[in-house]
Amino acid sequence: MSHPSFTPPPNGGVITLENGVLIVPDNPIIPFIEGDGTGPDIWRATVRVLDAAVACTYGGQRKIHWLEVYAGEKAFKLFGTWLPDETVDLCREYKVSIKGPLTTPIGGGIRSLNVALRQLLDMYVCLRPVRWFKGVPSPVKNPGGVDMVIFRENTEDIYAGVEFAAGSDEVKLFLALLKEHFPDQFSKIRFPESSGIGIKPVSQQGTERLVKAAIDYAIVNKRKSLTIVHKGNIMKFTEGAFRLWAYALAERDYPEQTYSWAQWEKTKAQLGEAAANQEQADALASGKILIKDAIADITLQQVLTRPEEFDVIATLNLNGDYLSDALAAQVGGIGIAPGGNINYQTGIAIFEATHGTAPKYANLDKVNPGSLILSGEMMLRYMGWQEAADALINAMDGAIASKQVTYDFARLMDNATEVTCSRFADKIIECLQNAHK
Ligand SMILES: NC(=O)C1=CN([C@@H]2O[C@H](COP(=O)(O)OP(=O)(O)OC[C@H]3O[C@@H](n4cnc5c(N)ncnc54)[C@H](OP(=O)(O)O)[C@@H]3O)[C@@H](O)[C@H]2O)C=CC1
Ligand SMILES: O=C(O)CCC(=O)C(=O)O
Ligand SMILES: [Mg+2]
Repeated sequence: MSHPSFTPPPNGGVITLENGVLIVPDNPIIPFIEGDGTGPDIWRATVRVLDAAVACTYGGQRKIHWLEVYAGEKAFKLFGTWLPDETVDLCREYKVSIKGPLTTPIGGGIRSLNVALRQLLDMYVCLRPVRWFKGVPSPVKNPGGVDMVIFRENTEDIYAGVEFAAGSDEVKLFLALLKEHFPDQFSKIRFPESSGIGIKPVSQQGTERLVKAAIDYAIVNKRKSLTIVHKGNIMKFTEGAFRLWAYALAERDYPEQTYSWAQWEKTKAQLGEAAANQEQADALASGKILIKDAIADITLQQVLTRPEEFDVIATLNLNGDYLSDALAAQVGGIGIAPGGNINYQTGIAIFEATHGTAPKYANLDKVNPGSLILSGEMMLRYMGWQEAADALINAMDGAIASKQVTYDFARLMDNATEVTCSRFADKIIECLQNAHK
């Protein structure tokens, strides 16, 4: 099999990071991965919308120079490898990229390429904002109450991939070591002979960099609270430690900007509940961000029943995965749920939809391209191209208001006309062009 060979677009420039600030030329080269399943459908729609947003906003002054890089089925067909090293290298070199979804087989076969990219490029934040667009159908009474931003830890937890298959030599060795060195813990395994084993690493460093990013975001965007979501009552030294490290970080590094439930508890213990309540009220009145926590299971109920109480959320990898799909449903579904994987220290970021490849709809020009388009919007904002990002959001509002929408919205919206994926993109582009006439 041949190896991928890449010729960078001739007139493109390179995004760099200088003193922690992303420097974006007017002609940045941006790698893209089409993705599997419906990936090519939504990518074709997305690239047209992003180009139109940039062209309408900046005239000819700014232009993205796209560079296709390969992963997933397309890479395997062309080069006999699912994730060529070159793809990872180019995403690292050009710093900002965008991708369609990639297939992961269940229960065997290759490990997730999506997770591999996050780990190889150490993109420790999976940033998933969840907000409602006016007119989008929703199963809840007040979808406008949902305006949350999830910071999902992206490199640790059970996603680290430390797993041993039941019956394998590896699991036998692992269990023998466990039995020898940790007999108490070994005795808690109900059926050792037929168990598969997964290991869940969660570190202080990993927690702190994630929570720092979430607090910084809350400060810059003037958000009111940060909820640490965890299952620390059961997994004490991983999820419970995540909670403790998160509170400690806020208290140690952000005493002027935050007030936490941990501080409230301390004051209550020393001075009583009334004093603690007064302290919290004063802190919030002065504009401090409230740092609080919630256990993961009740969170899934409360984001439904009292969404206004949730703002920025910091959580571990698996909780964040569940929570982001559940929250997407509240604001119209996974067809409109964007995301970005980001390392704020190196500047490296890959933007991608929250959903997967939806294989049953592949090549039908049917699914909603909204999630990938809005991931592109996040990318433009990350690059500092706010004007184009704002124009895109307005155009998305306009396209939804036209009620010419893809099947997922049309099946729930009154008096809507179902249009194809590409036609929905056309509608957004029309709105962009009309706004700039
Ligand atoms: N980051 C990534 O690349 C991700 C990859 N995956 C991978 O994707 C594959 C399929 O996973 P699966 O669990 O089926 O989840 P998917 O998210 O791919 O699809 C589940 C359902 O969500 C709805 N949906 C998904 N995308 C859209 C869209 N663009 N517009 C409208 N509706 C949409 C469809 O619902 P309906 O049937 O109601 O129409 C679809 O059947 C797996 O291999 C999985 O590992 C999964 C998640 C993320
Ligand atoms: O990589 C996968 O197949 C699943 C990833 C996923 O569900 C997510 O990123 O939300
Ligand atoms: Mg997921």
